[in-house]
Amino acid sequence: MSADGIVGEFLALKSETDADLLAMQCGDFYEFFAEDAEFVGDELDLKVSEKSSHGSTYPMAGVPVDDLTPYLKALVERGYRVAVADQYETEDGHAREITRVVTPGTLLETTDPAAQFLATITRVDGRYGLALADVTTGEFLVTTATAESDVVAECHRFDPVEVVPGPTVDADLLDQIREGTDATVTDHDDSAFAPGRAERTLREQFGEAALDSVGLDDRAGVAAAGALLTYVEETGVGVLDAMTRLRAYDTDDHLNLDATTQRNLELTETMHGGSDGSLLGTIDHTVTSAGRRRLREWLTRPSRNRAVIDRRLDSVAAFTEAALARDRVREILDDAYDLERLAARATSGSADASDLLAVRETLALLPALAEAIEDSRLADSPLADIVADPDREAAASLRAELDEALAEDPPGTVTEGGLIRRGYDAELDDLLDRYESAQEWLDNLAGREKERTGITHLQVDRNKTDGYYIQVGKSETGAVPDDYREIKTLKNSRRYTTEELDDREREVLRLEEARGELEYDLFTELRERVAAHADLLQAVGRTLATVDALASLATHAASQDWCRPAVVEPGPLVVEAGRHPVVETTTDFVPNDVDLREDRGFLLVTGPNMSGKSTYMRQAALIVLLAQAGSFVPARSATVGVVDGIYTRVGALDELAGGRSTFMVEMSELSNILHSATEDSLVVLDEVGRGTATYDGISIAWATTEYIHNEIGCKCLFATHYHELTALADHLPRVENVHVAVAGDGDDEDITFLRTIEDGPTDRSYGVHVADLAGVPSPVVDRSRDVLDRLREDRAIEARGAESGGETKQAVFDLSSGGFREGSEAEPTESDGGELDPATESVLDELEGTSVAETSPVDLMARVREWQERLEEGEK
Ligand SMILES: Nc1ncnc2c1ncn2[C@@H]1O[C@H](COP(=O)(O)OP(=O)(O)OP(=O)(O)O)[C@@H](O)[C@H]1O
Repeated sequence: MSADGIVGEFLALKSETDADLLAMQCGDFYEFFAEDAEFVGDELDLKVSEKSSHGSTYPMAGVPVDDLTPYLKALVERGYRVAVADQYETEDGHAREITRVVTPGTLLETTDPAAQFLATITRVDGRYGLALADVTTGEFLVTTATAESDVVAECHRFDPVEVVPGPTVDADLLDQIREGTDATVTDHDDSAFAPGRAERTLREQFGEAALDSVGLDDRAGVAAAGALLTYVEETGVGVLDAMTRLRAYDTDDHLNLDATTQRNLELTETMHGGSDGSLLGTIDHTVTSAGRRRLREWLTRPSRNRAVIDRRLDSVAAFTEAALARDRVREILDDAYDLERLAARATSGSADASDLLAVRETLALLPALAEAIEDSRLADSPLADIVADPDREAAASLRAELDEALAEDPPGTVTEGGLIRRGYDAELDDLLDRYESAQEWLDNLAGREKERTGITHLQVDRNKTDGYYIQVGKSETGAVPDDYREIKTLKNSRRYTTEELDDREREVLRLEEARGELEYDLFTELRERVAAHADLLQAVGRTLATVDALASLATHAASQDWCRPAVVEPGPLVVEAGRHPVVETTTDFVPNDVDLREDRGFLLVTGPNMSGKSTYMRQAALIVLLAQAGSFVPARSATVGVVDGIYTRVGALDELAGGRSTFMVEMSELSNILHSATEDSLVVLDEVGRGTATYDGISIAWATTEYIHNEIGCKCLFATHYHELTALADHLPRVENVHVAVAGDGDDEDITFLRTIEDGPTDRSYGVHVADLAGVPSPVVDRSRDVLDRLREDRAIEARGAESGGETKQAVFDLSSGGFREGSEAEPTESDGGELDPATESVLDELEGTSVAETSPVDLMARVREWQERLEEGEK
């Protein structure tokens, strides 16, 4: 079915774009037609009506022109790309064309203060190029990598809202990126990724010198960055001028944190979603949204560079020691607006007068901030350099210009005048003078006319239909002079005009129009001048954000009594009286030491359920992460050797995403860690192997320990319920046992969680005790104890450890005696009656695999009964 008329035009425009939806301006409305109308009707709860067009009817849904933004935002934030066709006047009527495509990565109107990254990825000569830009602030980064996993990790770290892949990027990589982000994937013109074209685009944007100085000789990086610029340009968002600098970075600059680890450590969100209770939510005391973005960036991308870390720590230290100056600084920053975002709005032409006022007010804070820092105890800290970074003179002169130009209380629209101060432009002043004298004449007209005519009920007013008029009460209309011409009769009065009044009215209207136009022009010029200073605004914005983030770190450190870590490279992790940064704020926390050094780099953490193993390990990881972010840490003292990555596998998270079983997820995360971790990493494993049958689980945990110890050689914390593993400490030189202490033996007495970490393995698991605590009926608990005792007979496991000579030594661990037998045959021991019969073995497997907490007492009893029967059968 072909459509003519307005719907035909809509469909024709729609076929020009690959956007998901089209909003087409029709006079005072933006309309969606046909399928798009039905779609937005459902998504946005818009009323869908019928539009007849050339004999057919079509669904239609519309929003008023001034209300488009929130609807666009809602659609784009749900991941759709929306083309906008604007209507413009032509000689013979009007025409429409698509002026921009709003996509998740180019949505300037976002109200979410978090960074909003658009990413392009490509592959050239076997290397990946990744470019990332936040159009709302003009931030633009580019990096290259050889390994696919690095690209995925970077994408997860920046969490882009939109990813534009080049033609050489395969679907598998995109699937991996999608798994850790909510990014919309957009196809774009392949030719934009061609290295030659991309290089030209980059040169045009940043100039020859800038390009050389970032050293982008890697064609993959050039291709990704150039394609990103082309894409931003083609969407028509108009922010290219806000992209004032290209920062090339190396993935090695930052600590590796995969998406799983970011989630496990609850850096910005808790496992249940929401930022309350996350690390960021807990330690954030920033007073500006740009400061919060900066803090978030530091926590999700901690540094690996000691100089960078020490510089931040020096600033935080200075702030903790100068509470008064810190308060003063935070008070000043409290009035700051988001300059980086304002710069992008100025560049795209969407900034209004209040935005420019916000620029002016924020620029005005810079001298006050500099003074608060330079005239206090902060003067000798790196803060003085940070505040000296932006060009203060340029900032002052831009501010002075805005001061001179902008009216104090400008209206919300930019077309009606009232934006510009007197004294800024002679022509405008002249217009205003004439306008005011005309206005004065009008203001005094009523008085003059009363005097001239003797009429008492006479007033001069103005409305839309009648323009200016003189209104006279009915009783006195007889007294109106001859030069009054009647224009309207009302119930109690009549309205008149005079020739002179008409002249004056025309003059006022002409002046008003001229003023609106002139002010709009002046305002646009001013906005363009502000846009031309985008790099200055960004520099000031960065300074304010950085100072805010540093002051926030100091505020938290001071209030929670955190200490400055000694950051060493490379080195041990030694923490005295450490705490978990989040848990300590809600609980009476028992501090613990962490000691991971050369000869004890691998700690096996045992202890009853609920005793605090996970908390202990996360606290160690978070202390390292905070230190490398440049923060003080929750401890009495801490020495933190810089690590290149933190990798975690935490058992508690039941993730059934993607239809994979919990165990499959667990194993693929383990696989990822074992592939990625290096000697300089920190690995945290919580109950690896738990998701499968006991023997499989022990075997995997055992082999993992050996591999990490012998092959990777990194720092590792491994919590396990498999007591069998604790014997490995005797055999693998760097493995040490620690346990969370409890009081009471758990068999007959109640146990008390002491929450302290002590050297050595725990002697039992207390799982049965927890079952007891959870209210499992006593016959089941008692019988479990009996069964557990019988479980102490078992097979042997062979331990492998690399001796210093490189020769592999083998030993055999005998679970029934709890010790090793040295030897090379690694035969299972025959002690205590030899191997278990299959019936016993299967009962044991099931018993270990039974979750007491998740099985009802009735089922538990039934299972125990069945096990007893099978054991009796087996004995026959
Ligand atoms: N040092 C501590 N001081 C005070 N409370 C703590 C401490 N460590 C942990 N806790 C609290 O103890 C509870 C259990 O901690 P956690 O989850 O770390 O135990 P777990 O040994 O890993 O348990 P499971 O083996 O069942 O997974 C948590 O509610 C935590 O807040």
